[in-house]
Amino acid sequence: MNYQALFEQIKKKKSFLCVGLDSDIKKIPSHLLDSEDPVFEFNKEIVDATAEFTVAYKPNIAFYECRGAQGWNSLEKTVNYIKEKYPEIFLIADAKRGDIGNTSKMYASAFLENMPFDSITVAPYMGEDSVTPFLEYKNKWVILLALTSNKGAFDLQFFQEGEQKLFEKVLEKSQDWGTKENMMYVVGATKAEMLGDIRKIAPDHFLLVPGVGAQGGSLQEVAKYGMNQSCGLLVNSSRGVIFADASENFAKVAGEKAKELQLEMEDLLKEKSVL
Ligand SMILES: O=C(O)c1cc(=O)[nH]c(=O)n1[C@@H]1O[C@H](COP(=O)(O)O)[C@@H](O)[C@H]1O
Repeated sequence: MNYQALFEQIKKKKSFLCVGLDSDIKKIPSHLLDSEDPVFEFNKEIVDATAEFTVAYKPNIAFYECRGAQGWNSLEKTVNYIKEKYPEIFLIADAKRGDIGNTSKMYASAFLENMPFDSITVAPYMGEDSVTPFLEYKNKWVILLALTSNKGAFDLQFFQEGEQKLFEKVLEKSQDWGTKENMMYVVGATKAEMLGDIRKIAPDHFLLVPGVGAQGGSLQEVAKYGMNQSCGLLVNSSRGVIFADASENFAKVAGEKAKELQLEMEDLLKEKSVL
């Protein structure tokens, strides 16, 4: 999917919501556990209930690979289902990969070729040759970790040399490797006040912003500091949507949560004159 198609979808759905499919088998409603593939059944119902309000889905690969071959099977079925039924929706493999070039090439093939993901999250610290193999696929994206939402972000990402912090260096240097058409950055919603500075370095790039909902980040603050004229944001919520209810009504409640976020996003898009 290209930049323009993503922006068109945002305008059409009046939403920049990404629903995180962090489908922990220990948390899914018990009535699904008797089915052949409980995680796939759970995801299917969540997707059908939320697709109308959502422009992206982000399965976090950890929740699948921890279950071995069965988990990979649930993941493949889930992404194939989404691509077939909702081809306009942007698919993010939250895998946080990155290795020597030879190995990154294999990771890229796994997610961008053998599975129909549009994008993959990548860690930047092994540098250019660890990232560029993911950029070799037309209309596919790297989503590079810049400033993460967790407490540990302060351990390394704020390391400063001269005027520049390490995450700022990541934002600047990586613009030699990819463009706003094939690279996004992860910026945690818990650090929304930093988005103004980030926009000075990367004014036009899309940002994937996790941390709204369970981690307490504010959607209003994210939009205030981070939204640009093409919206430029994909805001993720995982647990806050998919595990909002543990009963047989789980999908309906997830749909209601997604709609609440979409309505808030619609107001913010209007306020910023994007719509
Ligand atoms: O790359 C990510 O998506 C990510 C980066 C980051 O800085 N913080 C962060 O929470 N995430 C992911 O975003 C999701 C957040 O989930 P919730 O806190 O349940 O909404 C998880 O899949 C995290 O792994």
